[in-house]
Amino acid sequence: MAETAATLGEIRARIDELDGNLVGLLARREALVRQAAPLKSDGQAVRAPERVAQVVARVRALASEAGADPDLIERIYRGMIQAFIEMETDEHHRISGGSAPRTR
Ligand SMILES: C=C(O[C@@H]1C=C(C(=O)O)C=C[C@H]1O)C(=O)O
Repeated sequence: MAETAATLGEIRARIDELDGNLVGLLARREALVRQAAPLKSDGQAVRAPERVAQVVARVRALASEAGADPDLIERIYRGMIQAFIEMETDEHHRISGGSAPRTR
């Protein structure tokens, strides 16, 4: 879906509008990832690299359908998932006996 706008102000206003939607969606994603933490046995299960590969492959295909750059979308997703993994790891430690949070 191509977006066109005449001025930088207009472009930024549309970006702000999209960010409003994106943050709402990210909040829902965060809540779901948080719920996954207690269902995992250990750090490897939290990171679940096979699931990450599946998510990345799917969003690359969705990006192509949407006319976006799949490489760009993959980079965005890998960064986002890394942040979610760090949050989920902290959550997992908190739930499973109060051991210290992972160090970055
Ligand atoms: C939410 C999960 O945990 C982690 C976070 C993921 C994500 O943000 O999509 C995917 C896999 C895991 O690295 C999961 O295992 O599904």
